[in-house]
Amino acid sequence: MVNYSESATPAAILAHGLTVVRGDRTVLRGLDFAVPPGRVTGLLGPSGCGKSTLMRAIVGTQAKVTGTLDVLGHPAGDAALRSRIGYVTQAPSVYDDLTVRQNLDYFAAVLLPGRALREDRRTAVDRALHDVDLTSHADALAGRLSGGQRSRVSLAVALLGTPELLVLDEPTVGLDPVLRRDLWNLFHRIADRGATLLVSSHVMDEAERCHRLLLMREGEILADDTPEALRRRNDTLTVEDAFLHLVDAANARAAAPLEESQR
Ligand SMILES: Nc1ncnc2c1ncn2[C@@H]1O[C@H](COP(=O)(O)OP(=O)(O)OP(=O)(O)O)[C@@H](O)[C@H]1O
Repeated sequence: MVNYSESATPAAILAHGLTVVRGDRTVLRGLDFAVPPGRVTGLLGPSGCGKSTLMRAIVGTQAKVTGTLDVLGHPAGDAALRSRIGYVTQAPSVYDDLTVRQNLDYFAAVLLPGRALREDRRTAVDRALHDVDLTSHADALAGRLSGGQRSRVSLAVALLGTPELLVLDEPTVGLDPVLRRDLWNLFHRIADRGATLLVSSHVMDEAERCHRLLLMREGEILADDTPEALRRRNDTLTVEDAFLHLVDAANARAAAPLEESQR
């Protein structure tokens, strides 16, 4: 596993023995991984494997986190990180009774308060609208938008402060293929500007669009690698097949001691 902390470029996110307990369940079990800066890293795995929990730990909103978790050089949750991270949850957080632009103006006023920053706010709002391709819907009420458009408003809100790290929880869920492709192109443009993106999905074909992947299953990281390396190492044509191969191998390892004890 690559430890970016030991290379010239420090990791944007670095975890050692990261464990999270929710209720009476250990949901993440001693994870070790590194997320490189300025790249799009996909966090992929089946529903319930712990993707959202891991993202919440990274942005500092998850309780009962143990082990080491450094984000942009600070412990996760550190106050210094607040303005440097953009986080979009699965549920779009927009005000339905405001227009798209009014939503963005509101959040821009929180981020960049004061009369002196009026022009900066206007520039940030226009840029975010353009980024998510909603300029032509700027005056539409958020409550009248489609699901995909609403989630793009949420993404625009997260882009307002030009965050260094964007954490996006299943941003393409429920979108049609054209919108999904457009969003992934946007993620790459944002990474090209130097930001780090961590994007979760349970749709394996999205894996192919990432520079790097964290494949998860049942609270563990099965692989931390590039899509090409995963396909090559598992001798498969797709990342999905590589993932299935890794799951089978993990199941076989888990069953082995059991079979041993039953002999
Ligand atoms: N409040 C809670 N108390 C106890 N267990 C919880 C709680 N919230 C979630 N879990 C459990 O934690 C595990 C991981 O949930 P999480 O939401 O992180 O998964 P996920 O991979 O993001 O799933 P999805 O893709 O469906 O959103 C699940 O098995 C879930 O049942």
